[in-house]
Amino acid sequence: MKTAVIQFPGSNCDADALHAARLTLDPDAQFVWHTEAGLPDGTELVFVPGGFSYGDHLRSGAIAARSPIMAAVKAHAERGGFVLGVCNGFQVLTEAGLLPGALGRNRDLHFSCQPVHLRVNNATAFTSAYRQGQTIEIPIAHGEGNYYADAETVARLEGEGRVVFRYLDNPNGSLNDIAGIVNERGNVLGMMPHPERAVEALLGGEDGRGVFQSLQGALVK
Ligand SMILES: NC(=O)CC[C@H](N)C(=O)O
Repeated sequence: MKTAVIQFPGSNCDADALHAARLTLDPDAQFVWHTEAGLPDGTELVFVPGGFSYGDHLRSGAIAARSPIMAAVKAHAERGGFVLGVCNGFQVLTEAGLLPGALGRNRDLHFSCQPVHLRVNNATAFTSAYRQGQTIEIPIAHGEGNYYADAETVARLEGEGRVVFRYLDNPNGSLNDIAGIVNERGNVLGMMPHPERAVEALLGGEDGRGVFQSLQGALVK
């Protein structure tokens, strides 16, 4: 699956994202700098990685969401192309309006860097390689992972089965223990935990690999 990893000033999980993509999905995965107007021809997956784009100035993800490349990412999503936003990437996708809700400061106002346990909803293109209800362990590293949306939006996400990952041990105060969601069409996933940091035993675990394995067989709708 041809993959583009977007880089903003302050991205710091971009190398991890590229490594995971090359290992699991596309040996030729490449970086795309945020000032580019377009994605490489034939891009199937856009990976928006974690970090502190623009130093989290204003709100995390707020400035990156207005980068030139994001118009191309939106057009890609509108065509049914896959978009995966991890951590700051999730924050960028909410700020860009590609996913509903917002990520606020963690409940205890501390940056959390630790493994967490997640329950997987496998009914999406990003999670079909997992068993329904499977518990996985992957790391988080964020200060602003506290998912919030109005009651109507949360009810919709729940009713439409769009909560993809849920914390078993909620580390940040997220509503309904939400760790990751998809858009209505199911081709855009945002999640706070880092699957790209758990794709091989050397990294301490392989539970994140299922996200990439699921995409291997996924077709653009
Ligand atoms: N690792 C990350 O992507 C960090 C995300 C974000 N800047 C935060 O601390 O919430």
